[in-house]
Amino acid sequence: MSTEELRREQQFVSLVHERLDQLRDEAEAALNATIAQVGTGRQARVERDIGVIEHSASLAALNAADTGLVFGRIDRRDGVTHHIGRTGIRRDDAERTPLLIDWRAPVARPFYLATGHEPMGLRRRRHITTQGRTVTALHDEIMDLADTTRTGHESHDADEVLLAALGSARTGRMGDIVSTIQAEQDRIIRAPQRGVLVVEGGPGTGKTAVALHRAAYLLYAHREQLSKRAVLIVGPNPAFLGYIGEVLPSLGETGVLLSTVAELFPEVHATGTESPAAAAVKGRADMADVLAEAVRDRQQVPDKDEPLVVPHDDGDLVIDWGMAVEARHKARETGLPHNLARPHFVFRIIDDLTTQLADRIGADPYGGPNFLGPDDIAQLGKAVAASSDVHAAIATLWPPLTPQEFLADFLAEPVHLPAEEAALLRRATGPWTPADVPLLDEAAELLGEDDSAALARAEAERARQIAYAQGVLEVSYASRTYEFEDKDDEDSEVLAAHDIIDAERMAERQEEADHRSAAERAAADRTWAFGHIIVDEAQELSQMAWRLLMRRCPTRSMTLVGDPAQTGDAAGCESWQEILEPYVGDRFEHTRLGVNYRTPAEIMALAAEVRRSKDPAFEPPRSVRSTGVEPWEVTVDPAELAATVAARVAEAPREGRIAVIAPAALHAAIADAVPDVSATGEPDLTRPVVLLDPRGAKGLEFDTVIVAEPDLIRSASAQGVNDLYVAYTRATQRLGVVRTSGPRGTEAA
Ligand SMILES: Nc1ncnc2c1ncn2[C@@H]1O[C@H](COP(=O)(O)OP(=O)(O)OP(=O)(O)O)[C@@H](O)[C@H]1O
Repeated sequence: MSTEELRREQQFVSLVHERLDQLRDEAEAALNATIAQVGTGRQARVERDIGVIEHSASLAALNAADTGLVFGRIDRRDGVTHHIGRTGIRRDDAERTPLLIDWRAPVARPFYLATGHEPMGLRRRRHITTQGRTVTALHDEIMDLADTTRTGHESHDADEVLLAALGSARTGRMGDIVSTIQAEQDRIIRAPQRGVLVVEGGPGTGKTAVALHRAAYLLYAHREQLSKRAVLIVGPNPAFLGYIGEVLPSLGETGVLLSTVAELFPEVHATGTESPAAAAVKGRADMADVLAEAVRDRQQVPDKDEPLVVPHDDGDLVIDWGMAVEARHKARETGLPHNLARPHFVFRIIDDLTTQLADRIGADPYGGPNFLGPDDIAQLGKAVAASSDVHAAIATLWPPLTPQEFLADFLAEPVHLPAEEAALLRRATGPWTPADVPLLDEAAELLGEDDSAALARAEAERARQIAYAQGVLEVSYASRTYEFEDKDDEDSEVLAAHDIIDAERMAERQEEADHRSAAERAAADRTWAFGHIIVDEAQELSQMAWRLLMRRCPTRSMTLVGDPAQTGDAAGCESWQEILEPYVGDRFEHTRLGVNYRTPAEIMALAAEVRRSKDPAFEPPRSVRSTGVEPWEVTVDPAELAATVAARVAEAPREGRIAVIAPAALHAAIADAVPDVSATGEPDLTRPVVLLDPRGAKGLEFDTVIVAEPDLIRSASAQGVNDLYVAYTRATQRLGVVRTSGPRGTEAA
């Protein structure tokens, strides 16, 4: 191996790190200087806040780039050489010459796409492996067969670097793949931003990795637009979001909100659970019509023969059927949601009641015109409008409703559903469930928010702040520096708060203390429109969940990744066409990933058999590696199940992570037998051994996986085969199966 070549590369890597350190120092200094700025005008403050956000983001990006900063080099036929890294770095010269090319820049593309057949102008491609700031290995690929120069670092196996990455022990947190993105993945990562892109692929084909790198790429290529609107990444459960959560920060990206659908209704925590059958009913698209009908039910009229009588100082008022029907018709005619149409109903009824009152009070007993003039009638109207009895009566007909109130009422007595489905949903109390969240969102749309009360509250709060600020100013004025008193201090040059800022301005200043990023603001706003939405495990989402997500992305700039063969949720969709048709017709791109980077061929063969029991023609993705280690399987007495699992866990190699995947009903027994494993709460994936049920294992991976009672998993639900397929395909190295029935196990681990 040529040490000279290594030495030269080391020199370069050290140079880039020095420059990174310098840029970091500069960014830190700029940040501190911006924080210290004491401008007074509104403009100055806004500029300062923007400056702080920008400098903090660039500092975070520079800090994140430190590990594995330089990982590639391309030598072009025209003699130009580029180093590729996690971020772009320029020299400190007048031209600011590029020193390191960001992996997302167009210039870097041949590093990922060039092949011997299609060299894209390259002579050589080099992978640079580093540990900290030290170069430990170089792998060169010759792209131009006519080139006879040799460095001594030529790879015998073109996939050596990839295979090394795939074979490494797992940490419980997903890592980025910037240095080894494969050509089929690169094409998806850099696909145009517009429209809906569907990425389908079997287990381990890198769908999640690609989705996250696509987010980083889009933020790089469309920073201006996306940093304002933020990118939303939707995952199946919080443990999964924790698992992938460090990939984007490691790429220096912060403008992203990671969330499950269940977390997308601000201030609602969906901690409840329910049967898959109930969740499936709640997820069906026709729930939108059911809820719409239920909202119309809340717009009542009195019975024809039983008008509403409202006591009033000037005599009882009567809201009869005809009056209410007419008012309801007018209010509905506006096409507005329930709460926004409500004032139309209210005004109409108040008008009618005023007329009723005026007709009665001002009636000429001899049949002449009404005695009352317009002013008198206006007075009567005011009194009617101010009557709490009138409002209470109107509220029984057309109540103002919050989504929470409405849905709680609906679930207490589900209407417009067949009896057996209503029985599944009926629930008097209890916390919200994840399947309730899309229903709350639907309800919020149907109800609308009459924000006049909220605006009034905001105005009152502002008045309170102004009064408070005025108080502060008065104190500041009262405590003028008395040493100047004898010098007629009204003209003194000492400035105090009251001289430079009035109370209203001071109140504004408090409001502006909102330094939240776009992602944070998006999280708190149900009506936020994201710049791009990425959905992982997209096959799991119900049709109602899709309605929620589509509302969050009016531009339909979306990337959906998933695998219908892994669908576990009874409400999940099995066809992309079915999911997307209502929103974009057939105008979406559909691409596939066909190589499994996670699961070795030996394990994949067993997993494929599971799927074939449902679909004999099933073809799994091709595994990129085989390890020579066959999966093992043992059959034991039910009484020995937990102890056997514990023994197999104890025997498994300690490097990396181990998962026991078992039906939830067995968790308590297994947790008792396996040391350091918890059966309750959110699983901590960074622990050496984790206990999960198949759904909880979705999207995750472990060096060793032990599946307990596969037959129970398979028979647990209509999606049981898919769940077992998911469980088997979580392993990166070793798979073991412990069962209490079925084929007698043969091999020990
Ligand atoms: N180009 C690559 N270089 C290195 N590692 C890769 C590459 N592509 C994928 N991987 C690794 O393969 C594993 C599987 O990737 P990922 O989790 O993205 O697959 P997936 O398609 O989402 O799987 P599943 O559908 O089973 O959840 C991860 O460890 C990922 O880092």
